This record gives sequence, C-alpha cells and structure tokens, in this order.
Amino acid sequence: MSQTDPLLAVESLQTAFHTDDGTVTAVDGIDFTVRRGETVCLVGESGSGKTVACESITQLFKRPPGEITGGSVVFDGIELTDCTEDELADIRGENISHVFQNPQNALNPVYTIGWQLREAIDLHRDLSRTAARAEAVDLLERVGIPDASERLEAYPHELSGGMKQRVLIAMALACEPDLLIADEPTTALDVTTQAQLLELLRELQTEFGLAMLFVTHDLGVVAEIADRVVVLYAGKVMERGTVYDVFDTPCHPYTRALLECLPGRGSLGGIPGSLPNPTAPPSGCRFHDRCPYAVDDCSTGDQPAFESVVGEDHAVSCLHYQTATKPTVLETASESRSRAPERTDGGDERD
Ligand SMILES: Nc1ncnc2c1ncn2[C@@H]1O[C@H](COP(=O)(O)OP(=O)(O)OP(=O)(O)O)[C@@H](O)[C@H]1O
Ligand code: NI
Repeated sequence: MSQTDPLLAVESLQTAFHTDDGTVTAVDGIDFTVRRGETVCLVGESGSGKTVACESITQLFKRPPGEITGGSVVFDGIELTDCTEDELADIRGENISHVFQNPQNALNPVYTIGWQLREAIDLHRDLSRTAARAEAVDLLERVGIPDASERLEAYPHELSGGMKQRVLIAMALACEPDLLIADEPTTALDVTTQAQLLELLRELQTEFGLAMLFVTHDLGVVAEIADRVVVLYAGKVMERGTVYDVFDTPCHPYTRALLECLPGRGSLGGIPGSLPNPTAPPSGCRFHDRCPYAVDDCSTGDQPAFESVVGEDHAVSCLHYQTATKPTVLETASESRSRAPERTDGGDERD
C-alpha cells in the first residue's frame, strides 16, 4: 500500500436486498475512489443508491435482507468484503466513522451526552475515567459546543438538533478515523445550522486530515465541500469527476438535469419522470426513458461504457455525451420540466 493508493477503492460493487417483491439491486456495479484527506460527494435523486453505497463500505445494512453480491471494497489495503463481522466492527470503531441524517435517533435518550461520548472513547482507547472525561470535553469543544464540561451532564432531549449532530460528529471523531462517511448529515437541520456544520466539517477535515465520503441531495452543498463528485442514478454511476469538471462541464444529461434543478431550490427534484422500478431496471442506460436526448441505442444492451472526458478522472457513461452537451438538452429538459407537476418533497425536519 503506497501513499498514492486511494484510501478507499470501490470496484464493481453490487449490493442487493432480497425482498418479498423480488431482488432489489440497490447498487449495481459502481466504481469510485476516495483519497486521503479529500471529500467525495455522492449525489443523485432519492432512491438512487447513495445510502446503500455508503452502508456497503462497512456492511452496515441488515444481512439478510442485504448482501454484497459482487465487487470489492478496499480500505487502506484491506479487502472489506472478505472481513468477518468482528473485523468490520473493529474497522468501524477505529478507522471508518459514520454520521447519519437524523441525530434524534442516533443518540440514546436515557444516557447523558458525557456517558455516550466516554463510551465512544473507551471503545478504542484505554484511558482512566478522568482522562476520558477530559477527552470528552476536548472533543465537545472541538466541535464548537459551548460550556462543554457542563454539557456532559445533559441528556439528548436538552439539546437542539444542530447540537445533537455536533455531539455525533464528536463521537465519530473519538476514534480518530481516517474516513468519515456522512450521509446527509445536515439535511434535517435549518439552513443556518447546516452552514455552520459544513464549516465545522471542513475545519475538522483539515485539522484531522480526514477523508470524507459525503452524501447529499443538495448540489449547493456539493459545490461548497466536494473535491470530487460521483453522480448516481438507479444504482449506477452516470458520471464522476472533480467538482469543477462536473459542475462546469457536466456531460451526462442526468447530471445536467440535476444541475438545472439547482437555482433557488437548494435540493434536487423536478426532473420529469421517476426512477425505474428497482426490481426490474431497464437495459441500456437506466436514464434513457427520462432523457430528452435518448435514441434507440440508449435502451439496449449494458450500461454504456465509461468514456474519459477532458479533465482529471472525469468520466461519463453516455453514448451521446458529446452531442448531449449542446445547450439544446438543457432547454429541452427545462421545457419539459415546466410542464411536469410540482414535486412535493416535504417532511424535512427542522432544528
Ligand atoms: N433494506 C432494504 N430493503 C429493500 N430495499 C432497500 C433497502 N434499503 C434500500 N433499498 C432500496 O435500494 C434503493 C436505493 O436506496 P437508497 O436508500 O440507497 O437511496 P438514496 O439514494 O440514499 O435515497 P435518499 O436520497 O432518499 O436517501 C431504493 O430502491 C431502496 O428502496
Ligand atoms: Ni439515502
């Protein structure tokens, strides 16, 4: 393992859920890498496989019904798909931390913040009670919690959503991970708290040299924090590249449609049509029936092979990406969107 190897290399990863309605291959042969110290964002509409991709790294999903059915996940030279549950648990406790969308459910309501933080610290370090308490205070201060030592005695319900998420970030950092996997960590919070937490994550990343795999619906957030972007659709990668390349020269019509939804909305939504049935995905390009540019070839065979585009690691899976980058695609997409009924997302919990 050399320093230039990626910290995390995901190759041809396939994860399926066996349900009463059939097998859902939620992630269907995806490739991406995360290098040391960088932030990679997974983006795509709801149901595209972002969470399952994240959960597949250390196999956090329930098994069964979930199962990795193919591919490899190499973290720091270790093949995680070959690890036992105990080995994976160790990796989660020591090298790879997770932060989830909803801080309400992630803290135990019956224990104090201090107790839960000390548990997280005890998992990986052999410290005296006093030293663990000092470490807990230090972590809370680092994540910007005022009056940290008093806060140790607080119960989760006494904290706002934003403060809870800070506590969870502190717990995630307790093991000094190399990789932080954050699945929509700010989505449930109000805009101001969201901005503060993103700033915090960026600072911590520099301070701790953390690599981050970050999931979000919000391309505004991506523009702020990503080094590289992976665009997922119906369990497949459609495009990947640096944030500059993907935003400045998006090549896949799906990426372009996502970007079209950006102004003033702060979240995705509004692409006409919906994701295909996950138990019976279409052949060819999975976006073909929603793509204003699709031709017959797009609906047959396998997913189009990835083509390199000018720009570091910029690649796209589209038969017609060159022609598709003409502005007519955007015009067509926005015209048809203006005819589509308004999508109501709703349900976002506020801080
Ligand atoms: N436990 C499960 N059992 C069956 N299907 C599942 C399970 N978990 C996820 N899926 C399916 O896998 C697909 C991808 O889901 P996933 O949660 O990864 O999407 P997502 O991109 O994270 O969406 P969102 O933005 O809404 O969080 C969906 O079709 C979903 O229904
Ligand atoms: Ni998700």
